[in-house]
Amino acid sequence: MTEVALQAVELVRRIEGAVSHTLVNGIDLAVNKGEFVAITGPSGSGKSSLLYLLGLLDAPSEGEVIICGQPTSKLSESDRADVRLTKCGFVFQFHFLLPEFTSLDNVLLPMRAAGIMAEAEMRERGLALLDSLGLAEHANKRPNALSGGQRQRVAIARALANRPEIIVADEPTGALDTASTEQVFSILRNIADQGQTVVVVTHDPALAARADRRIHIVDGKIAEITGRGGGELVCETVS
Ligand SMILES: Nc1ncnc2c1ncn2[C@@H]1O[C@H](COP(=O)(O)OP(=O)(O)OP(=O)(O)O)[C@@H](O)[C@H]1O
Repeated sequence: MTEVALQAVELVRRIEGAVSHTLVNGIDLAVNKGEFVAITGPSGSGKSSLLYLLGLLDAPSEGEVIICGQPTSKLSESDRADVRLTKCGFVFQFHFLLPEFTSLDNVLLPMRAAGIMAEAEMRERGLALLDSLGLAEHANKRPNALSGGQRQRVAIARALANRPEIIVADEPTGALDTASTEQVFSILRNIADQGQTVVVVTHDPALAARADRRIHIVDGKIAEITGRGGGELVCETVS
């Protein structure tokens, strides 16, 4: 049976000010466990704003984000932070690794913050993650000794550290060369194929093409959904 990992219900994000601005304007979306979804759309259409709501990095003005069956809109800030830490992993366009930390120590950060595993277990997991991403020999290097693609792979290892249900990535290949872009595509695809849920904002049609579904956003609303459902190519235009 299909299991929903992430759900948005009538999601709205408004910025109030002298002129109020609606960044996300009534989005309903359900993402299945193990699904790879790409969010596409023109610049300024609200893709990142939507992604931040889905990853609990921002709170909606209206509506609900449900993560693994748990509604989050009424959680306290500290409970939201706990859900974010344990259920969501983040990859951004720029890696945001701590420059004074080695690759391994960067990967250990979310595990240390969650405080669930013993030190030896965390180190073993951190090294295994780095190894799985082809970075075994770079575990003790700092970010400035790594290439852009290697840094982004460390950032992906960090995102996977707490075995999150959902990986949220905002333009993860936006700052990478072609070869590193291809590696990151394959890694994200594999993550979804192994059962974690991946939601990626991208301008890159080649990355979007690897996704199971593409959600096209215009003016903060879903304009079109394309992808494969039950083996059939489906295309739904939303008015
Ligand atoms: N905190 C904020 N206050 C005011 N306006 C904002 C804020 N955050 C985003 N915006 C504006 O809301 C709109 C949507 O931004 P968002 O970053 O979500 O778009 P995007 O589709 O991800 O764009 P891009 O592809 O260029 O990254 C943009 O016009 C942006 O300038």
